[in-house]
Amino acid sequence: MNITATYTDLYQLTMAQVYFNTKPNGRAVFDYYFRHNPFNSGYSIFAGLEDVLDILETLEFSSSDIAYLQQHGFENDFLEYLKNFRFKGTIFSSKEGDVVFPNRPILQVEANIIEAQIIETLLLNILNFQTLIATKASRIRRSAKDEILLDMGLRRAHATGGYYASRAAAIGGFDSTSNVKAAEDYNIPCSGTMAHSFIQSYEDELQAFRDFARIRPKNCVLLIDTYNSLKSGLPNAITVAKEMEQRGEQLLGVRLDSGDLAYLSKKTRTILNDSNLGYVKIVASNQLDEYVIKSLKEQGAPIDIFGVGTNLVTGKPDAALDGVYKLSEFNGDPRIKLSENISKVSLPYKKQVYRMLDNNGMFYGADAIAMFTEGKVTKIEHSFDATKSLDLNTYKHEPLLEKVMKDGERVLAPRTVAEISKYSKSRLEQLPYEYKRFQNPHIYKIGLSIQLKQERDKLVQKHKF
Ligand SMILES: Nc1ncnc2c1ncn2[C@@H]1O[C@H](COP(=O)(O)OP(=O)(O)OP(=O)(O)O)[C@@H](O)[C@H]1O
Ligand SMILES: O=P(O)(O)OC[C@H]1O[C@H](OP(=O)(O)OP(=O)(O)O)[C@H](O)[C@@H]1O
Ligand SMILES: O=C(O)c1cccnc1
Repeated sequence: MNITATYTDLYQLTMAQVYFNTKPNGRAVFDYYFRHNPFNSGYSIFAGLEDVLDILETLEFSSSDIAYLQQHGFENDFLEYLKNFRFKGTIFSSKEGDVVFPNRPILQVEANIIEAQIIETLLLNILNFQTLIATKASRIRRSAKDEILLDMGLRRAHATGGYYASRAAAIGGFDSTSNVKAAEDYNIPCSGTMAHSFIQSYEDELQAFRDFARIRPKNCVLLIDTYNSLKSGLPNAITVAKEMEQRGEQLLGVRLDSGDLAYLSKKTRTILNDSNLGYVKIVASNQLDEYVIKSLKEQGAPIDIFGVGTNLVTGKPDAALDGVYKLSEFNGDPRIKLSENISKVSLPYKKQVYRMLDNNGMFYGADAIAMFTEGKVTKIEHSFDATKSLDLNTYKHEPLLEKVMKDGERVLAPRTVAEISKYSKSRLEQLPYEYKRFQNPHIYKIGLSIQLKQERDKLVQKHKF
């Protein structure tokens, strides 16, 4: 997608003009984090990082962007600056695909304040959306167990968001997508079946299946519910499967898209097996989500491939991830944002986050947030409840934020969607089951080092009214 630097909110540019006039060399540290896991999930899957880095490496204002901004009354010397704008900051980040939790920095931007401010909106836009969808996909993957998952959502996505949704779905565990553009750009396996219109365009369903199978025999899946799944679609598909066998080909599958998917898939499996077509797979679609798939599995539905669209790519029922970008340091001095709601008070200073691992390499269930410059953290406390603390001496500490960009250039090789997805899967395996269950998942602990907490409290006192 061609994104230029006006992919931002006007207020970022308005503030940037003022920084330009008053503190053009200010250095800022901003933290990206979110406050709640979506879907009542016990965890989230961090996604979108590679896209953000790709965009930042080449981000600029086009000449038409500059002409447009002139209409907003920005001063000429600032517009001159924008003509040569490039992001030259440094970014520390969690690995894309990692299992992440609320209220701990996931990514940190250190840059000139003008640059850091201008990129805020695009960074939030991409990370919030992809993390939302990757988390949804990961939940659907958990329900589907080892069966194949196909993303079919582009048509129901929020416009071009469907492009990033397909990428995030692959990171969260989907095997393939029907979205040709996303598949092409991100090297995601691309697959699909056929629509009802194809069958409707024929007088006769059997002839429709025949033509399709003859012309596109590879990975051929026939949609059997246009008229009647068991009385028409399935018998016609069996006829075509037998004809394919005569030609030395194999029908890949049949797709059910309506009705009781448990009942129909069981009947379909029995009839296919009785026709010596045990190899023909059953694909199911129709408003699936993690709960329907879980229920279908519990009912013993012999479905091999689940096609999921709307509920995946729109992140239903949660419209957005509430990720934020907060200033934590300016010119080396700590900065804080206070709030009536104590859980919304931000954390000052540049920080590192450590994950606690037990002797088996499993996540213990706590991340520690510490000052970046701190050495080993031996104890963490709950952000506001000092009676809740944890001694960390017995755990292995894994630092989570790594430098991914320096002076506007990547310092690590880009990772493919397949690599990120594999990494995400391995990280989820390290997360104990209690955090992954759908109902009332265990709450993962996020604690502050004693030093960070003291520094935070000093600033709270300083700014308190
Ligand atoms: N056995 C089942 N157990 C639980 N949920 C199911 C089962 N079979 C289907 N579903 C789900 O129930 C919902 C049925 O929706 P709906 O009533 O719109 O479908 P339909 O009437 O069969 O299809 P259509 O309107 O497309 O002809 C879908 O979300 C579907 O995935
Ligand atoms: O239900 P979702 O999870 O969103 O999955 C995508 C849906 O989109 C298609 O239907 P549509 O009616 O758009 O077209 P069709 O004629 O190909 O069935 C497909 O058949 C699925 O039912
Ligand atoms: O390939 C399919 O079957 C498909 C793709 C997109 C939407 N619905 C179905």
